[in-house]
Amino acid sequence: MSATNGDDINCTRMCGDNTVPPKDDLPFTFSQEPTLEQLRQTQNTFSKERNWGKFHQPRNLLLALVGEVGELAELFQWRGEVKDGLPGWTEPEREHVAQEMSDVLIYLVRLAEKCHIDLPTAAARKIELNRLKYPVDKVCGSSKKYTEYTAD
Ligand SMILES: Nc1ccn([C@H]2C[C@H](O)[C@@H](COP(=O)(O)OP(=O)(O)OP(=O)(O)O)O2)c(=O)n1
Repeated sequence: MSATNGDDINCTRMCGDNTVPPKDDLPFTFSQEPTLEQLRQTQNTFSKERNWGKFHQPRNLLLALVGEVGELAELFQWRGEVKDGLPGWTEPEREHVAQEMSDVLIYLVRLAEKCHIDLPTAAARKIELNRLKYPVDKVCGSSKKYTEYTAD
């Protein structure tokens, strides 16, 4: 877990983990819009206009998604550990990261649409499941996999 956002402060309060975020670090937030549903619609229109629906089958989309994850990984390759906020990265480098992350998200949203998975609802539900699987009082400050706690 990184030490620079509000979630860490919560964790510190709830379980006494002494990983304290730097005081001058402002929490980072996303814009409220576009929502995932808006992105789904926009990408759907983009695809219809080009008659690309025939290419956007689940397996093709999954391969495209993995390719874009590779392109994103390439930007971090050989740089060693990278700090929150990408300090020292140039604007063109940051823009490149933003574009590759966007490609990953766009293909994931399109894949979810094609699989009829309501992605925002599924993701929120998964975080709830993760909460149950990783109770704060048991795991705070530890990165162990849940299977390592079952014997406790
Ligand atoms: N059949 C396709 C091709 C592209 N795209 C859209 C989704 C991605 O956001 C982006 C991917 O475009 P490119 O394949 O040109 O890949 P990059 O934008 O990553 O370009 P490059 O590979 O030169 O970095 O375009 C799409 O929806 N369907």
